[in-house]
Amino acid sequence: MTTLTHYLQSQEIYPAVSSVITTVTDIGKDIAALLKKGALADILGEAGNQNVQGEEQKKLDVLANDMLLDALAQNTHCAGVASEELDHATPANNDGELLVLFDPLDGSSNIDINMAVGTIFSVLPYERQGEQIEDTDFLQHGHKQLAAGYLLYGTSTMLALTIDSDVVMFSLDPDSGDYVMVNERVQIAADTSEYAINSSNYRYWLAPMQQYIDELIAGETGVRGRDFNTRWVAAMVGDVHRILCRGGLFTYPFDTKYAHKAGKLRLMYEANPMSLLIERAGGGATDATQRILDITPTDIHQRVPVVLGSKNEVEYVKTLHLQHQG
Ligand SMILES: O=P(O)(O)OC[C@H]1O[C@](O)(COP(=O)(O)O)[C@@H](O)[C@@H]1O
Ligand SMILES: [Mg+2]
Ligand SMILES: [Mg+2]
Repeated sequence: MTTLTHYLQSQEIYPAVSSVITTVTDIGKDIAALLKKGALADILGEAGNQNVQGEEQKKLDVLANDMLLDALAQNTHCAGVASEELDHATPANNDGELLVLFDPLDGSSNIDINMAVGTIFSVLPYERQGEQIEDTDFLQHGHKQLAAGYLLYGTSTMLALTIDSDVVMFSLDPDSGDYVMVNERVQIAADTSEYAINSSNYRYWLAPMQQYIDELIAGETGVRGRDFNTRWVAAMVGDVHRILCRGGLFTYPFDTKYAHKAGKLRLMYEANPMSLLIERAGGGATDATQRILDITPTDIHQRVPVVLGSKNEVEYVKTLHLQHQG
């Protein structure tokens, strides 16, 4: 049996990275415990305020954010944090050598209905050690991430993590309180017949995305010549977890529903960490024309279209978009 602690000790990794991962995953245990109590823990419903992106915050969005923030402020390796729920980057320890970015509670609309939610995190190097961080310090390419992962609070609590090359998966043992390794090398098959998209936005998508989904729905009667199946968890963590377990394609594509949004998901603390996990497991991750991990960020809260999962399917979506551009 390999626990997360054993795994982190056995890896030739920078001890600081191991330390911040331990802090985040320890808080994951506390969030999982709150979710287990559910309605009995006063964690459901609205917090009564909006985040910087104009979204209503749920009580648990705020709570999970504060728990992670407080814990990382105590970790001397953490120079600062950026979160979906914080307008700007927040300093932690001036001498820290790492930046931690997180979506404290992913899939907020699932909280009140007792469905799967998660926490997504990303670790970046900090180049100006000793000086106070600014938002711009976080604007690094996704391929610079030193580690990335998520916690899925589902029927059991699971952790997917990538530090150097492989993606590893752990399950939280409720008896011992340890994360126990359940998959030492997660791999995604290149082909799939399963896809995830919120189809209610169909009329707002670009023509190539409409064409792609039309082809999947036509199934064996259309150009794809076989049937496809839809799944939608409404929490990216849940959809990505399914893809790491059995392949598939997940997309939150570009849409014209809101003029100021390039897509719904956030580059720095949703798309980048998930793209690193997916690529390291042999899959692909694109904004429909370019690799997500190579996008130059301009804002810690910037949004990006996301297409990720089984490699051949992701490539096909990209080809349709590039053909359309001419
Ligand atoms: O409400 P929709 O359109 O189904 O969107 C669901 C998507 O929004 C998200 O919930 C956004 O994340 P947050 O809950 O952290 O804002 C994704 O996890 C999920 O894929
Ligand atoms: Mg999210
Ligand atoms: Mg969130």
